Amino acid sequence: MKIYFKQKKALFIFVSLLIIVNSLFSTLAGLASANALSEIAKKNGHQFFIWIGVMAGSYVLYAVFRYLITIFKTKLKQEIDRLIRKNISHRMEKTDYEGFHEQKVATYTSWMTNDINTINNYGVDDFMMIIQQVSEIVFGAITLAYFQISLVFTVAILTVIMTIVPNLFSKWLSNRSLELTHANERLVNKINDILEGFNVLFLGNALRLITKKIDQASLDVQDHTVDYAKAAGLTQAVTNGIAFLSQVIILAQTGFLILHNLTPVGTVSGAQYFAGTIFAELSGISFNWQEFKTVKPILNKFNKIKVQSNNEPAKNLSNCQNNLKATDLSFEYPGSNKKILQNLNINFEAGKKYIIVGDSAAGKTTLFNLLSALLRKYQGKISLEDIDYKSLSDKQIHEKIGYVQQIPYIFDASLRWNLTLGENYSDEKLSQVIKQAGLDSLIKDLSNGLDEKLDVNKLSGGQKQRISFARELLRDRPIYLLDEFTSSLDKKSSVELEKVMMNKQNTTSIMITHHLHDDIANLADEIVHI
Ligand SMILES: Nc1ncnc2c1ncn2[C@@H]1O[C@H](COP(=O)(O)OP(=O)(O)OP(=O)(O)O)[C@@H](O)[C@H]1O
Repeated sequence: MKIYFKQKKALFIFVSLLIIVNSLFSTLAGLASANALSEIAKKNGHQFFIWIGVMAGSYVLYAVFRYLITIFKTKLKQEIDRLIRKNISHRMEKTDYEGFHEQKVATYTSWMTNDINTINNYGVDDFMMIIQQVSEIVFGAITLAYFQISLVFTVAILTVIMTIVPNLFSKWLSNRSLELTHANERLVNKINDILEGFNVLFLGNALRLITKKIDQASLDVQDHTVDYAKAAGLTQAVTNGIAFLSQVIILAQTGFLILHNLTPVGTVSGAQYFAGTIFAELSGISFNWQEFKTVKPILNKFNKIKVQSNNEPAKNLSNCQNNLKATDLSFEYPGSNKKILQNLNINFEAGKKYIIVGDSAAGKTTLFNLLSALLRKYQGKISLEDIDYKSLSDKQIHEKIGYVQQIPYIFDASLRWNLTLGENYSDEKLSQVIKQAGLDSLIKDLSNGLDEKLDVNKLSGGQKQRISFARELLRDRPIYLLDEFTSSLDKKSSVELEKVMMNKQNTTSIMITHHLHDDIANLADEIVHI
């Protein structure tokens, strides 16, 4: 948490100061109450009402500061939330395909929602509570010293006991908290998975599985929440028990001092109030500190996203001829010993057109994932004009290779954004690509044309494929990998789109298809069987 507090230093210090001043007012109110009692015992009405006035004033200011604390603490929490989400997103920006896919998307969602909530509660709220508790303890101890110095010694001894005991529960509490965050991840994953499959369940008359599966996952979270509550409850009970016993000890000591005329009667009220405050806050601190420590493993979890080093790529690609070559290429997925590709040698010459055919599950998409540098751990060599992929960055390769994937993804945004991804392209270029991808009729149906937000659920499979194709075409890459990119279109439309790529000048087109039409086969330089 330290780095986040540091990054929001000014706001953090401001909130801390508000809290400290606020504790000062609450201490002043307690002191005024004890003094008022002493004055009334002496039948000194004038002084009594002065202290009552001080007490009332302190409480009013206390209320005003509480209000300010609520506002600025919320602001601090939101700023820290943003920082944590930014930190996670930056790590995602710097990871690679395999690094990103080590976690499920729902896990990332859980990190950025559930876990941030936990960090808010245990990281920020608990820490601010600790500041309040420490200042109330310090002010309380000073006031006790003002009544009778010997009380402070007793408080000091009891404080040591109270700080040592709860540490015994620390590790247990941290583990329970981490397990709970994992259960939350599982819940989000399960909810996502089952709801994404709504159509399948609906058609299969199996909608009851929604309740069943979500309830099972809820039960998992419930069990872990109860486990956490057991650990937290025991920690709290032990610290509270010690705190109450300590108050009794202080009260007994005060009674002894009054009986021996070593302190005025008002000390009873003061000692009771401040001993109560000190030990309640001490037990609060011990518990909040244990909870605060549980945040570290949660924050560490986010470092699981592997960040790639920012090394400059070893080679420059600017004058490269764009011949794409795989030499002795073998690949198996991690954790599986089944070779998907074995000693594959293939050469895609710049500007030529290739069709790739092969049985289902033969490894065609896997080959494309290797050629597009999504998968980086393989045996053999992939090269662009003899420059090994290993000396090229992902970015360099993606500038050369456009990849229209088998399953198109459409963002919940306008058609323009879905095509440009926020980059600048001329209207002329956009119109050209829209025409080539056959998107004109879709645009006619959109009242705001290109800038209308798309309703992704209402797009047909073919429309999605056209958008995904246009997005890549816009980027004008010298090499295109096209993975069954027209599979949802009718024959006439498929041939039209495929012809765009087969006739594209100065472009290498490599197309996987299960439905090879004669018109297209005739335009290909080579048909490759995988
Ligand atoms: N992420 C993965 N982890 C493990 N195995 C995978 C993964 N992706 C694919 N496979 C396996 O690799 C093999 C080849 O899959 P791939 O998608 O490359 O085949 P394909 O030729 O493109 O098939 P299709 O024509 O049906 O699309 C399959 O047996 C598949 O189960």
